[in-house]
Amino acid sequence: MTANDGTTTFTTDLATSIGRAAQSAVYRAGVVGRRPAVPVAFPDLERAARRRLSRVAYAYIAGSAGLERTDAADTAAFGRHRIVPRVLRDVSDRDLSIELFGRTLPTPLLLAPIGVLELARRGGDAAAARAAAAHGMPFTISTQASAPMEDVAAAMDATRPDAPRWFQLYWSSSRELVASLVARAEACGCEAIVVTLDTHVLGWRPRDLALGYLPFSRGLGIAQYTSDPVFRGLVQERMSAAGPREHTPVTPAAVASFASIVRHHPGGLRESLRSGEPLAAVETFLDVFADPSLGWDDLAFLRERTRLPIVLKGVLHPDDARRAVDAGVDAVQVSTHGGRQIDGEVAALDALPAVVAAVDGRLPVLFDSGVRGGADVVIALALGARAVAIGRPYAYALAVAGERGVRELLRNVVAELDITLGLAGVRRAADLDDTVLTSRR
Ligand SMILES: Cc1cc2nc3c(=O)[nH]c(=O)nc-3n(C[C@H](O)[C@H](O)[C@H](O)COP(=O)(O)O)c2cc1C
Repeated sequence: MTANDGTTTFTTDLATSIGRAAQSAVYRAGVVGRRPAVPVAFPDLERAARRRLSRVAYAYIAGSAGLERTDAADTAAFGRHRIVPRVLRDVSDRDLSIELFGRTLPTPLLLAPIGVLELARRGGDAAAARAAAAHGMPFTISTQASAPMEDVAAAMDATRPDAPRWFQLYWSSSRELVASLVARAEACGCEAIVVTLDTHVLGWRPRDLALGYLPFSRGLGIAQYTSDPVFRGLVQERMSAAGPREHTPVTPAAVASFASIVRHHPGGLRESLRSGEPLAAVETFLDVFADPSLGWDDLAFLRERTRLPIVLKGVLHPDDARRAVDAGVDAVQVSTHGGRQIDGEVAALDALPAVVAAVDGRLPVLFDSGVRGGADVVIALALGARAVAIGRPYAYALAVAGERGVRELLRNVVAELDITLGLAGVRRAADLDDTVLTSRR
């Protein structure tokens, strides 16, 4: 299938030839002088995005915790596994599809939840979601998205009615809010709830700290909250209980922040200014964002409220993976959150084999952190991941070329995956195992 702008997208039946189709589309366009919309190699993509992004936006997206050793380790870990190809194995008819939660997906790729995508581009959530939908890849809507989940879901439906979407949950300190977000996710067609466990407090992120910049405190990335009836009730309660406001110095930066908060708040400008609600919403969000007291027993609360598959994101220890099986969840996602939470953490890929061994086939293991191209996907699948989530690369593609950029980026990852799989002598992505790798510590 060729989209209006010439980007090849695909469905299950066409996935077999995506690698060659993508190559010929690019080379054919090159003959008449057209270059790809987004740089193909990740370092070039990151550089191009940096040129497009504001200083604070680039810091927020590219930044990680501390000295950023985990981020570096996440990507370096792939270099310790090498593919050893097999020859003469008839790989003409390739199959990239996988089974997950009772659905056949055309490829083993997911889009990781990324908050505040408006930093990459205005309307970024819907644009990235539409790109995922065009490829039939599950898009994970973040709790910190810049648009209400219903709007993102509608954008996907307009692209492809049954486009798979998941909802990522930050477990708020308000149980009622958790229940409300999950009910809304079900109502707008989400097919899984991804509970992120590694972020009950934000990691120590020097790039953002140096700029004194947290998007949420400027009213960005809190649209799931301000569109939620339970959250709005909490804001009203806060406003009626409020004593005299703390004095904030009136500096140009304070005025700009206030304007940003008001602009991002739903409803009319005049009413927002009169009510003082936008500021109260930001303060309420900062209060209820997460619950550091959460324990294994709390998962029952979620299980009682949804029939959707529950994915625990941020599981790195094999004992936690075993607990997840006992807790009756449906998948774990091995992830360092892109190194944004703990500096000096184990690389996600290094943690993957032990988690896979611990669950011992009882749950699918999903993976993200450090995936930069199709060969990385092959390595993660070979180490036992059922599916692999793309993170920063799609945020950068969004910054460089919007929806088209994300569509092209995803196509490139799949094309490289398909070609690498074939050249390795493996016909089905689902058949990959560690016999295709030679690994060194
Ligand atoms: C800018 C940014 C925002 C993110 N926001 C969220 C989020 O809202 N929820 C979440 O579970 N993970 C979030 N993540 C983590 C991603 O889901 C994923 O784990 C990470 O991007 C993987 O690392 P990589 O992008 O370096 O491959 C975010 C990551 C980035 C870079």
